[in-house]
Amino acid sequence: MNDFPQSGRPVPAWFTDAKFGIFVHWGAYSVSAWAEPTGELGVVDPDVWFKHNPYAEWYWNTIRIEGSPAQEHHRTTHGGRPYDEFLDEWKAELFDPADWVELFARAGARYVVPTTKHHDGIALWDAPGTGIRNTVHRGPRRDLIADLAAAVRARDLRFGVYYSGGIDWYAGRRDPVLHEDRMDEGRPHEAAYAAYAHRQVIDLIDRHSPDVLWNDMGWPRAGQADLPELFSYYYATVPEGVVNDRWDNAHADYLTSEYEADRANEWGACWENTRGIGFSFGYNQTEGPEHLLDPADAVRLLVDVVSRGGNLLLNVGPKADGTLPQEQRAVLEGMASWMACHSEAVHATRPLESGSADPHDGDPWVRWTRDERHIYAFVADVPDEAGGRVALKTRPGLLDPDTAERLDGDTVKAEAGPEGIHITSAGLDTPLPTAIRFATR
Ligand SMILES: CC(=O)NC[C@H]1N[C@@H](C)[C@@H](O)[C@@H](O)[C@@H]1O
Repeated sequence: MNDFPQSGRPVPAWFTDAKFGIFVHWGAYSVSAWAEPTGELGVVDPDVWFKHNPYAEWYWNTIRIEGSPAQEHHRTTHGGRPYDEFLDEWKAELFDPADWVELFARAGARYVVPTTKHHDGIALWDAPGTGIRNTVHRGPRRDLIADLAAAVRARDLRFGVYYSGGIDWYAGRRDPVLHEDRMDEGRPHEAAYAAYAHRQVIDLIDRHSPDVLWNDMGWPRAGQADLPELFSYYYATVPEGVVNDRWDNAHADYLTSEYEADRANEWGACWENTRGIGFSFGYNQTEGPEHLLDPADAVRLLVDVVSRGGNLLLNVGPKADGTLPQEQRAVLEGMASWMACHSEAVHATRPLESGSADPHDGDPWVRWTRDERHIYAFVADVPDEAGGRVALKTRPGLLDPDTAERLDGDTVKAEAGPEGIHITSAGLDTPLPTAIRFATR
């Protein structure tokens, strides 16, 4: 159990043990499925970001920015027609939640968090106050959240909900967001919207008892005073539930970072980094292999985050028909084949005490995790000329070289060296990390 100054509430062990979750951004924006693959949040110049937004789920905002390439694309490809029409075009005819969840589980995910209502205000369930503007009455004509929740829980994974409380371009405010410094101008703060959003989150709690409440972009000012009661209701309904940190500092069980943004939140005993497999959360048809993580990148991201005490919430952006893009499936399949023999070095582990063993970037790449009985060294990119030999810098006596074992079953030789442990093993020159297990002394 871990305490955080923010909420002072112990974070349930299931969350800190889970290590890996799957985010699902799926909406009417999956029909347009278009954004410029500009780059990562936190890396792209903020002055460029909104006009050239790489987030395909921001399509309705980006097409309203004068002179944006997305606006030109919308004009030439969709005749400039109303965004709302994409809801009716969205059919989800091939949506097979059990297929998704089986892949997520094999990849090592322990929780799944779908968007229930993103910034466009379109609900993926029969949300109170939305009339027919939801996927039950239009487009898919299906309660996509209930169907996914059932599949997730049938596979014994935890189910969370993403809700865009801070931005709603339909029920809230229509003005396009032009710059992060003016984000608040695009956010609804009125009492009517606050009541609308509050009622919808309560409805999600009542229907699904979600294990994670993942709110985004803050909470309307007129509703801030009611949040303590909402959280009390949530925890009474879901005693092992966790609440993220995006409620305008009202409350947080854990902190989040996104791509390279808010990396200062990556501290303490549990936090969560989220990103897409490419530069977007919603499916973006313009992304090519050069924009996407490959399986080794995704595994290294997961291992690095876990080695520092975090969870990774990796996003998939399904197509409008309900299939997962093949290039995104391939990444999860690659993670699944790696996870088949590496799960024990990831799930339910904790970081090593600081100073006991050094992570290393470059050649070789080294990260560490531990559980009660073992310490795991992850090694990658061992230069060929080293002949598979690598020196692991550890506190003297930390590891027993005689207990070294590679989790993939290949042979490894280990001996005590002046700075810790020397290991010799073949096949460590790949970008995909290999874990070597040592018994703790
Ligand atoms: C740092 C931040 O507030 N990001 C908001 C961002 N969150 C992502 C998970 C996606 O839902 C984006 O579309 C959303 O704008």
